[in-house]
Amino acid sequence: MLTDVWFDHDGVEALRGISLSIQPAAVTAIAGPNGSGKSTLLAVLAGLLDPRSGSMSSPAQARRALVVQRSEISDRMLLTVREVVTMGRWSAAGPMRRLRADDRRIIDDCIEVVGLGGHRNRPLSALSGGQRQRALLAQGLAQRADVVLLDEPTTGLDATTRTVVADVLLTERARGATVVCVSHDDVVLAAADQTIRLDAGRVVPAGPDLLRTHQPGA
Ligand SMILES: Nc1ncnc2c1ncn2[C@@H]1O[C@H](COP(=O)(O)OP(=O)(O)OP(=O)(O)O)[C@@H](O)[C@H]1O
Repeated sequence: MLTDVWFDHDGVEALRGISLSIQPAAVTAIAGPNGSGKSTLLAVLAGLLDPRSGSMSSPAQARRALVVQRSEISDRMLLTVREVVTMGRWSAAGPMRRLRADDRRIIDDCIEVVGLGGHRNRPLSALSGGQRQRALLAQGLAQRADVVLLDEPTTGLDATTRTVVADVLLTERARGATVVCVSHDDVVLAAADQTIRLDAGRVVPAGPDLLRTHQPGA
């Protein structure tokens, strides 16, 4: 739940009095034009940015995973797909990063789910943009977080893979995760239980076609 949250990037106003509640164990899409504040809002929800004013409440122990856009990482990343996804298990593995059989199974499952089974030992630098995006998604999934935050995870993906990503969001919801996904993609928006639209740093009031309530078991 956010209440009257304001944020500026060195004086550039990005969020202007955002108040909203995120449905738990549901998929919430955040949509809106370029520059409307979507990525900034996601970073606030991830705890990476502190609002200038306003408040945010969430269960203190909630584990959050953020899946960033592939443009946020270097094109020359030499880590392999498996190494990148393994990083998603580090917090669960503890300070010595000692992976158990269960961790390794989760890592392999997540690589398969995003369709990168044949690329697990290749460096990200050798992958296409869409494949890199899927590796980042797998890293987020591997965290088995309570709250999964994704920034435009289907950008640059083909139609089939966009559907795979939408299905992954629903699988995360079925696991009980709260999913928040910035997206312009109709496939993601159709999968969402709730869509929050931003414009110029403000929430656009929802009309009846924008707010759908998830019926458990539906
Ligand atoms: N690091 C930054 N420094 C200065 N201004 C920034 C920075 N990041 C974002 N902004 C500004 O904050 C506002 C919101 O940006 P934000 O990236 O959150 O929008 P967005 O809706 O995610 O955009 P897009 O759809 O293009 O990704 C914009 O006016 C943008 O120019």
